[in-house]
Amino acid sequence: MRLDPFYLIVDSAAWIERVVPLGVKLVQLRIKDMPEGALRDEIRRARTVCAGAGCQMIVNDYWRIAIEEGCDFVHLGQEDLAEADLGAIRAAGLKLGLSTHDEAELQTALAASPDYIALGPVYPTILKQMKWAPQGLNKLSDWRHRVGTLPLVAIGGLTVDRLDGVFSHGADSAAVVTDISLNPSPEDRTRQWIEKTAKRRGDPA
Ligand SMILES: Cc1ncc(COP(=O)(O)OP(=O)(O)O)c(N)n1
Ligand SMILES: Cc1nc(C(=O)O)sc1CCOP(=O)(O)O
Ligand SMILES: [Mg+2]
Repeated sequence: MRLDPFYLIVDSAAWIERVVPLGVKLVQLRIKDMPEGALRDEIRRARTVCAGAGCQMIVNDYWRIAIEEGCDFVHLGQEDLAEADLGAIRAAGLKLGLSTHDEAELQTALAASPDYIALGPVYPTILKQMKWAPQGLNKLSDWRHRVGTLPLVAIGGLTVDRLDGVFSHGADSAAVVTDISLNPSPEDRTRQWIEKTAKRRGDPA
């Protein structure tokens, strides 16, 4: 499986409607604290836009709802994974991405045979409090060797200017939230990410 090099993470269908039409090909819907009915509505709206735009949508956390709503890719952290029914996820044909932050988490993740592994936070992040210090680029190179041919996602504090570094240290895809969501022009910043990752995507010059 190949992941797009630009992996956008947003917290609503409205964001997906706003930026996916610009050419985003890989997006995670990461919604926290929403009643289930509203969450399902968000997933359906987002899925419609992504399907029309040829964009792979990944649902964060809510694997049961993702199965019930006919989605095809979920992302789980280690706490999510501990409570998830991997057999049900696989039986429903969903692909699975997993977070890792240290050696023990990497072993746990690899044992689950995921479709990609994410390492973070590569740089400091302002999105959420994390107990891990920034991992740095050398850790990314280390993960590159440890995960073999599995796609590797870098996350945490990524910006357009940091892309060359994460790709040269082995990431296949770079995940981002605030460099885009808090930018004065999220559309312009999204275009910059698309442009900066164009060669890796295989876009014509
Ligand atoms: C691509 C990617 N990597 C890591 C995460 C973090 O997942 P998790 O540790 O479960 O934390 P929350 O995002 O659920 O707060 C992610 N969502 N996506
Ligand atoms: C959601 C998330 N997970 C991380 C991890 O390390 O697992 S870092 C992170 C936040 C990413 O946001 P930003 O691009 O704004 O730093
Ligand atoms: Mg999670």
